[in-house]
Amino acid sequence: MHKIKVEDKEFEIFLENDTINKRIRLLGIQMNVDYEGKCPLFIGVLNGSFLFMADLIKEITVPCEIAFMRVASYEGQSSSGKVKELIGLPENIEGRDVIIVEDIVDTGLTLTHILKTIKEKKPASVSVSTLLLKPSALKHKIEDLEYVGFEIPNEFVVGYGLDYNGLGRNLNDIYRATEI
Ligand SMILES: O=P(O)(O)OC[C@H]1O[C@H](OP(=O)(O)OP(=O)(O)O)[C@H](O)[C@@H]1O
Ligand SMILES: Nc1nc2[nH]cnc2c(=O)[nH]1
Repeated sequence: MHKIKVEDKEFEIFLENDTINKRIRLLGIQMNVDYEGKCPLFIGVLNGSFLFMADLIKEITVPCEIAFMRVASYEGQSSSGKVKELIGLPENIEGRDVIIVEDIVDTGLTLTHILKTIKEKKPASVSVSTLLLKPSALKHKIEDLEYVGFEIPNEFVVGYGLDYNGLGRNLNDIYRATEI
């Protein structure tokens, strides 16, 4: 088993880059069908979504726009339970077809907050694309999760944009912690 260390913690390979990219290609095809004749606005949630957004957007063939915003709720490995203010959310989303792009939905707290704020700005539609979803960790019901890359167990993962204490975002593959 391919193992690596990020800071003090050991991780093992979980999803290889090739597997990730194949899944993203399928998500892109699905979106191109769903948004035919429209011009969706993809809003990436920084920092974690930057690689997913880059690879996903290359699969999109309908006209589209891209923006990024930021909200931080995690320190180390556990949720603080608090979501900070949204920073950089585009102002002019009224009437737009918005697709929120996340790297991971864990408890769902971050996304619940983002969806509430975005819907107040009266977009024509909102959907969510997340590369990873931990169904057993969800504490908040989310109805707009249209495009899920992989459903994964409730384990801490790192790589392909996801960090452990700021490190590991540059890893091509996704790894899971070997112990809690
Ligand atoms: O569903 P939740 O339990 O709210 O967790 C999901 C959030 O946690 C991660 O962000 P993080 O706060 O780690 O910031 P980052 O993207 O900069 O790593 C991830 O990108 C989501 O936004
Ligand atoms: N890196 C990382 N960030 C997260 N944010 C919420 N869950 C996770 C996770 O499993 N890994």
